[in-house]
Order: sequence, then C-alpha cells, then structure tokens
Amino acid sequence: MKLAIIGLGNMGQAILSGILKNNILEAEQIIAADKKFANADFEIEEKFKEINITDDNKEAVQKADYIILAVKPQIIELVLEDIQNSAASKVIISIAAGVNTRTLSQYFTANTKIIRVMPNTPALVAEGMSALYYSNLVEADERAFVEKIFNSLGETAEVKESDMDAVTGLSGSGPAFVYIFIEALADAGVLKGLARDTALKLAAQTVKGGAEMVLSSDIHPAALKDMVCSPAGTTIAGVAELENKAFRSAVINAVQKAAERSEELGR
Ligand SMILES: NC(=O)C1=CN([C@@H]2O[C@H](COP(=O)(O)OP(=O)(O)OC[C@H]3O[C@@H](n4cnc5c(N)ncnc54)[C@H](OP(=O)(O)O)[C@@H]3O)[C@@H](O)[C@H]2O)C=CC1
Ligand SMILES: O=C(O)[C@@H]1CCC=N1
Repeated sequence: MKLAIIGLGNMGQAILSGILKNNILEAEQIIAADKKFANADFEIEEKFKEINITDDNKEAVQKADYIILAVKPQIIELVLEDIQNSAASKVIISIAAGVNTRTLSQYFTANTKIIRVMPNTPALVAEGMSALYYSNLVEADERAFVEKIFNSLGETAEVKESDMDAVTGLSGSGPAFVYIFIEALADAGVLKGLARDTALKLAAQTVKGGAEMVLSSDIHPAALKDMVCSPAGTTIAGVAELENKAFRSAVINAVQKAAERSEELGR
C-alpha cells in the first residue's frame, strides 16, 4: 500500500507527522509532492528526511494507491488537471475547504473513489478534529485505512457532504478563533499586571481545562458556566460584560461567515 501527499504545507506536514509517529505506514510507503521541499536547499524537518519528496505530482500519484490532496482550494483544479490521467481506480482524499465531490469527480473516471476530510491544525499535537465524508464507491477497508490515518491526528467524525461547510466554519477554522480568545485572555492578564508567559499559560490551560470538562462529562456547558458563577461574585460580573458586548453573537457570526466562505470556495 502506498500513499501520496500532494502539498506539504501546514496540513500536509501535520498528516505526514501523524502517520510516521503512529507507524501507520513506513517512510518508503509514502511519496510527497511539493516543489518547495523537493528542492534540496529548502529546510525540511529531520523526521521527513526519509520520505521520497518529488516536484512531480503525476509521479507521486502514479506510485500510490491513496492520494491526499493538501493544496489550497484556489489551485486544486490545476493539480487535478495535472494528475487526472494518473489517478484511475485510486482513492482520492481531498482536504481542501469548500471543494465538493461534484467538482472533484469531474476530473476522474466514474469509478474513482473520493473522500473529503476537514481536519484542523491541532492535528500537529494529535489533538485534531477531522470530519470525514466518504462517497459511496469507497470500500470498507479503504474507509478503515483513511480513518486510521486521521485517528492518528486526534478525533474523527463521519459527516454528510452537505455538512462540510458548517464543519469547515466550526472545527476547520475554529482553532483560529480559539487562539484569538486565548491571546485576548492573556492580554487582559498582562493588563492587570501578570507576566506575559504566566498570563499565556493561565489562558491556554483555562481553555484546555474547560474543553476537557465539556468532553469528559455529560454536563451542558451552560451548567458548567453556572458552577463558576458565584452569586454577586467575580465571574458573573465578567459574564454580564461578555453578554453586553455580544460575545456569543460574534462567535456565531464568525463560524457562519467562515462556513459561507467555504460555500463560496465550492462554487
Ligand atoms: N490550515 C488549516 O488550518 C487547514 C487547511 N485545510 C485545507 O488544507 C489545504 C492546505 O492548506 P494549508 O496546509 O494550510 O496550505 P499551505 O499553503 O500551508 O500548504 C499547501 C502546500 O502546497 C504547496 N503547493 C502549491 N502549489 C502546488 C502544486 N501545484 N503541487 C503541489 N504542491 C503545491 C504549497 O507550496 P507553496 O507554499 O510554495 O505555494 C504548500 O507547501 C487547503 O485546501 C485548506 O483548505 C483544511 C483544514 C484546516
Ligand atoms: O482558512 C482556510 O481556508 C482553511 C480551511 C479551514 C481552516 N483553514
């Protein structure tokens, strides 16, 4: 079994790291295609040095059974044109935001198996969330293999294709919204006199701990919030300010805008 990864950027590298770290494939079973990294002068992480990296997408596709497309949506059609004649009867896995199976399938024969995945960057620390959509030709063993890859990067969930834009707005883009929240918490700590590194640690661990409480209990987030709010205490004073500044509405709108942009990229 051989895997090609086209595009070794943020997500391509995260996926490659997970596969190697978890021994899902041996280095010699993987071929990556990215001009930048095929150039010997370019800095590449030590752990990727055993991987065959080419600047020829077609060569990578020809040598593989599974192909992960990890290039930007804006250039994916160029890549698809380039590889379409080499991809017959292979499993195509696209992580590109917005690009739907209708667009992808235009480049391949009717029996090409297509999988869409929306991962996120916490995959780099094995805390990713990947949503997977399998088109109906994909066989059980192929699903199992692809699921294994993305399970090595964190959690997975199977979704309908029609949910992919929502997923992209929430868990695909969501890490950026969380980082902004963490940065703002830390800035507030600094404003109140904390050292920057202390403030950042407090902020990040608070978000991590809050997420863990939600994931590991059946308690609704609203009830968990109530447990922090003492009557006439400190927290409810802060909560009132968040409501006053329409924090929830800003978050909801951010996810909605990101999902709409995903829809746009698919047109
Ligand atoms: N970043 C994220 O949080 C997430 C991204 N995605 C999706 O993943 C995909 C990749 O995103 P991301 O990793 O952030 O993007 P990056 O720009 O970091 O990675 C894309 C890589 O592909 C390379 N590349 C450009 N053109 C070609 C080509 N013709 N053939 C092969 N490789 C090429 C780029 O090189 P160069 O830099 O020289 O152009 C770059 O190294 C996107 O479609 C995005 O929607 C999905 C979920 C989360
Ligand atoms: O911003 C983007 O378009 C990509 C897709 C999801 C996260 N990053």
